[in-house]
Amino acid sequence: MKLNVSNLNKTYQTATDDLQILKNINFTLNEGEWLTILGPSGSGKTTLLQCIAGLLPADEGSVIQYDEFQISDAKDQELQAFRRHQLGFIYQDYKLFDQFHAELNVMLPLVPYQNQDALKSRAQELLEKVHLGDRRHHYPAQLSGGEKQRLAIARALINEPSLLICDEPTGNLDQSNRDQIMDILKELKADGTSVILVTHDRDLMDTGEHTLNLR
Ligand SMILES: Nc1ncnc2c1ncn2[C@@H]1O[C@H](COP(=O)(O)OP(=O)(O)OP(=O)(O)O)[C@@H](O)[C@H]1O
Repeated sequence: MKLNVSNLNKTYQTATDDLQILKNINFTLNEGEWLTILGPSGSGKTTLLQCIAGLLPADEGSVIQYDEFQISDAKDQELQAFRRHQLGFIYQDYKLFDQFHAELNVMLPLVPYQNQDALKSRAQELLEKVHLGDRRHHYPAQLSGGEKQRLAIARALINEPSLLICDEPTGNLDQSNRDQIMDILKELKADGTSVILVTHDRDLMDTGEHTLNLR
């Protein structure tokens, strides 16, 4: 799946004024490629990811297109189905469900849509992949920061996404956990998944084909 972003603008309307955060963003990401997005705090990195994922509407005239699918033309239901089939999203603060154990957290996005036994075995495979096979019945509160982030990655992979969107997945982690997460992401790319990674970390900026600097 190829992603084409052109003339992407995003303005927030606040009580006092209009705040233009993203101005004329353009890039293309071919299938299986990796884009690193850098920029200081407040430069609009999370806003950009949310627009790309269709979680936030971009300004009129912005083009965000996956192959033939233009997300600004899509109805809510089409967009939800598209996200469910094609996208994985990893949040900086994990967004795990504290009341469910690891395996169920991974299964949850597809629980209403797929056979439970098949989902459960896929969740187990994914937990093995992120080295949490022995933690599948642990609750988020019983996991370390690095383990929670790996769990969030496993959950984002339950639908075998074509594109994995990662919002500072290593931001809160030490070097060894950071390396572990990066290894998992690189392995996914090697298997053909496209990756968009937001990071503050300049050490990570050489990973992948493309870099976008927000100012
Ligand atoms: N809903 C909103 N309404 C108004 N302004 C907003 C809204 N959401 C974000 N902003 C502003 O938009 C700017 C960009 O925010 P964003 O979260 O995209 O930045 P970021 O680069 O991801 O920052 P960080 O690295 O700190 O996470 C900030 O100045 C923020 O205050």
